[in-house]
Amino acid sequence: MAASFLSSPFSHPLRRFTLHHLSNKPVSSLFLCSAAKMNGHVYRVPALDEEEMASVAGKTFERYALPSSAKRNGKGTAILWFRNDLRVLDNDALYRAWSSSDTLLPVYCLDPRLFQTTHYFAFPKTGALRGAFLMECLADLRKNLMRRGLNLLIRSGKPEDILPSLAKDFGAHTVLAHKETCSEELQVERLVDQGLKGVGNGTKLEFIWGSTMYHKDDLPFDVLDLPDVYTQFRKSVEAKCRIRSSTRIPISLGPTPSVDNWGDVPTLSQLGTELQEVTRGMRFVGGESAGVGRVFEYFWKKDLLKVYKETRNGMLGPDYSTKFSPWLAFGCISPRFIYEEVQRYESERVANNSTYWVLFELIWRDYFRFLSIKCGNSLFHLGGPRNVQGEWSQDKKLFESWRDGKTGYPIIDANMKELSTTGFMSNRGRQIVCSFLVRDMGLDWRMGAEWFETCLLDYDPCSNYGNWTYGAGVGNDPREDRYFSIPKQAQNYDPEGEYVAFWVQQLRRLPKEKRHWPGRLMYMDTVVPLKHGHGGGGGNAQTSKSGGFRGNHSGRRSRHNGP
Ligand SMILES: Cc1cc2nc3c(=O)[nH]c(=O)nc-3n(C[C@H](O)[C@H](O)[C@H](O)COP(=O)(O)OP(=O)(O)OC[C@H]3O[C@@H](n4cnc5c(N)ncnc54)[C@H](O)[C@@H]3O)c2cc1C
Repeated sequence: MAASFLSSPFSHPLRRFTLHHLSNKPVSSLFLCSAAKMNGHVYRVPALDEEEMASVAGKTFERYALPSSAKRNGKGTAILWFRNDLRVLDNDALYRAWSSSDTLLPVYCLDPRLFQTTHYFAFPKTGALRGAFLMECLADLRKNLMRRGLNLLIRSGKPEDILPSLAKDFGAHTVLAHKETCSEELQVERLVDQGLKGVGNGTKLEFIWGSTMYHKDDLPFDVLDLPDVYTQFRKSVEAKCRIRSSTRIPISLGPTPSVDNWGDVPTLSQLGTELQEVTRGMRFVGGESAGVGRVFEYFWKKDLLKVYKETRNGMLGPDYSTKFSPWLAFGCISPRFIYEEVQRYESERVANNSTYWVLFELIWRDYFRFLSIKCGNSLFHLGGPRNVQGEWSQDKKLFESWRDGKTGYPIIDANMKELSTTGFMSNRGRQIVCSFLVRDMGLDWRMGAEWFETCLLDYDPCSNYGNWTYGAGVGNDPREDRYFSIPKQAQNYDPEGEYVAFWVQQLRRLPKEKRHWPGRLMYMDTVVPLKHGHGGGGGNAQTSKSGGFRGNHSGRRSRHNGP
């Protein structure tokens, strides 16, 4: 669909920031430690070199391997269709494909639709950084499969064209894949099914559930009756469900059929996207080996799991939170693997609130995944799951100031620059920029959600649109309607202005106390005219005596124990 930018007046004027809302909550000194390490450079995540990463991955594969005596009873050829499950460890579809065949063909289809545009606003569907991350995931997956006697067939094209033709050529009895839940992915599943039926050689299509920590079949209610309140969901699964053990994978998975050309991992230019180097901030390394490496680094090497709950609201540096999300989104690591590593850490080192809190967050991830089944396409609609009616602007200039980090509000601009430079933004940052776009700028929340879809390395439709609907106040739970006061967030989470100065160069020469309030035109070429003529620039906020900033949102529940 073509971009449509309407220029209607704002229904939610940008509100004036006042110091009135600041509080003096101290941040953990740990944020500052990891901030200091960034030092203005590119920080590789994980920071392990290739040799250490390979050694960690090798040891982890051994720990989670099935004994070599494991039996394989199947016959014939099975095709394993890799989707967002680019891993060997704890891969149920891989295990099932191996055990139900005597020859296994792993396939990845580079679907051109991934490189088209987003639904409403025609942004690139996959930004260059996520494209590059995906290519690294494929190269690593191929390497790890080859170690086990397989390979990865990489084909460019639509799965519904490629898989039926391969099924025919190789006489496969089954195509196995992990199940997805959102409409675009479900449509591909339907087309593949039709394609296989069209070939007429009886190839079955089998889907396996494998993206969540709690298995869908173990939920204590039908997924369509999922509670609308996260806490109810969490308490119910914690009380009534068990997390299944991760699936052990044999050390040897061969043989694989002979194939003339396995296909190269394409370059970005072959996909019509230009390479983008990370010039500042975190540079995430794609693939299962790097994902397993990051778990090792965060839990075992740096021993950070025990302080996660104190540091998780940070914004600067690699170590305030786990940074597992890009690997989780591509399925390079599974949440059950993380769960087992948390358990191991709890028995070998310490069990405390922090070790539990990583699981608490992973339950949010599960929740949004299950919610996508319950809510269907309403997750992507303006009114969201509750069909909330409202007036929203699609003002292009205003949106671009947000997207390009040129609003004049340092904490917004720094976060948006981090996103476009690295493909990552902290959870704290995401909540702040989301609230700003929706409530201060009054823009259609889908513009923000689609821009996140373009940029995020960890983009996942369920978590992205689930969180955006909550942030916009149109989510399934009306109580999850929160307003984030920009001055208060700045004071609480970046009191020294280190984060904003890291991303907005012009702020570095300012004294710390001025970094969030630099004054108009301090670092921007232009100032977007806003409805009440605030003209951007936190400088106005310093002098404002108007305490009405929170406007009609003042009675909202503040974020406590939220995602
Ligand atoms: C507007 C908005 C959009 C978001 N879009 C995405 C997205 O597309 N993909 C995505 O994975 N996360 C998304 N999140 C959730 C969250 O911000 C990221 O998962 C988190 O910042 C990733 O960093 P981390 O791995 O260090 O998280 P940690 O704090 O270390 O948490 C551990 C894991 O828990 C899960 N998790 C934590 N918070 C959430 C949450 N609120 N919702 C769902 N899962 C969570 C993630 O898998 C994360 O890797 C979004 C949040 C907001 C507010």
